[in-house]
Amino acid sequence: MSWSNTAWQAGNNTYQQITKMPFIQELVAGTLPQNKFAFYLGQDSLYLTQFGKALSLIAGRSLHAEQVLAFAQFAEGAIVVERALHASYFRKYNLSDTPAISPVCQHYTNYLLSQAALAQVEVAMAAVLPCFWIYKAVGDYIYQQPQVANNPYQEWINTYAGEEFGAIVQRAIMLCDEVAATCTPNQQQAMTTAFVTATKLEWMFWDSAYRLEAWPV
Ligand SMILES: Cc1ncc(CO)c(N)n1
Repeated sequence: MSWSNTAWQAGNNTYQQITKMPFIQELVAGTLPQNKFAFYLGQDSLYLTQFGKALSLIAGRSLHAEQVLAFAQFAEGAIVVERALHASYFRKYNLSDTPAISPVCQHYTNYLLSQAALAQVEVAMAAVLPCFWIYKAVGDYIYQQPQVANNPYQEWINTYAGEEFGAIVQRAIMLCDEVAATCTPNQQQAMTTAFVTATKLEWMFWDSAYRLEAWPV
């Protein structure tokens, strides 16, 4: 079995829980309160900048030209393409660009950055993979549900369920499988642990938006 199959199975329970979250269910139904979506977008904008930096670090630490190119392109995609989507929503909801970072957003981005900087590079690649794969899976899940007319969140849904994002995700999975094949069983296990950890942090990110998470002090 490929590493990616093993990793997905290890994170599958968390993924199943993600699809049942009120944030996702209300997004599908178009009933998610606008302030929760706006909170999510503000944090996601902060997240994407740090995600782009983590991907750039991995590009710089990669061993082969093909991997350097791929992660540099992922970094560009994170910054350019997704911020364009945000810009249109930021205008629509009249949001400011710089909310204070929430505890979960800070925790998640610091986890990705520390893995990208300090973990074995193959483990760092596994740590960023859920950011691609979970969003693609959630986008596909949403497309399988009955679509409501005039869903205010349709543009967001289309981004992650679309074929363009799908091709990027396939490439990220394939690269992880290629590097996993060069790793020892212990190293592969560390990759799986990083994948599962980031999958849980994806759950926490949506949960924190739904709760409009604030600092306790
Ligand atoms: C938190 C989070 N994870 C993944 C993605 C998709 O790259 C995103 N936009 N935000």
